[in-house]
Amino acid sequence: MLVVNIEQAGYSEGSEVLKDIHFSINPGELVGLIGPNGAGKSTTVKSILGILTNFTGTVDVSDYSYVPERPIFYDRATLWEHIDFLQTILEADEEEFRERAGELLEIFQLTEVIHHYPDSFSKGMQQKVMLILAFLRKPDLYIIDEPFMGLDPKATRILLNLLEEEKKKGAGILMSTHVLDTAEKRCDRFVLISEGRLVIQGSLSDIQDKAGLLDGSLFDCFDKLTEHES
Ligand SMILES: Nc1ncnc2c1ncn2[C@@H]1O[C@H](COP(=O)(O)OP(=O)(O)OP(=O)(O)O)[C@@H](O)[C@H]1O
Repeated sequence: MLVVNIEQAGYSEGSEVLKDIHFSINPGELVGLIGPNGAGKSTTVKSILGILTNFTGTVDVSDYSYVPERPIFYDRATLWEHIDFLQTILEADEEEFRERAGELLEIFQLTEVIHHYPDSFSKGMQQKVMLILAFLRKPDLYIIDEPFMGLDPKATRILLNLLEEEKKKGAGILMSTHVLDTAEKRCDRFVLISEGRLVIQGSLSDIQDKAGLLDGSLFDCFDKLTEHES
């Protein structure tokens, strides 16, 4: 589903932001990409998306939907036009696609604004639109950058439930986040990055073992494993 082998990556010739980052995601797995500010999470995601010019390594990736932290829309298209356009480019069955779109709009409470421009929406509403468009693609893999920042508690719960459904259908999910208590409850595995290096990857119990904190929270383990840096 996703096999990442980054030997080194950066933003310009000679600048090395990441070194030796290797991990993979299997079908049905939700993997949390975690690390402090500036650790290299977004740079890892950009490496996977293939948009870095200075990159050495390999990335094998299935068909994916990417949900960026900062939403991007066509400025002269309404919410419904975005959905319609996606259906056209995917050549998806119109009736099935519209039905699923209707359900997602309903659960994210955006039905009343389908003829409005997403550029005029609040941050959380914009994020919901990006998520709806990602779910409508039905990809094998979701790459989601910091999904919880703009979402209210109800929308967060809806998102987590939808991700759970996608996992059951066999999708893989890579989610970068700072919200460690939610990540701890929901992710199957974690990839912990610090200063552009892979500190550890594995399940919560693997990480607790490595940190020497058998009942430690993800936050405490994270703190312990990166403490020499602060
Ligand atoms: N466009 C860019 N050009 C040059 N350097 C960059 C660029 N974007 C990020 N960096 C550098 O790469 C390093 C890793 O940044 P990155 O954005 O990957 O961190 P992050 O883990 O996503 O952080 P945060 O949690 O704050 O979003 C930082 O030192 C940052 O200054």
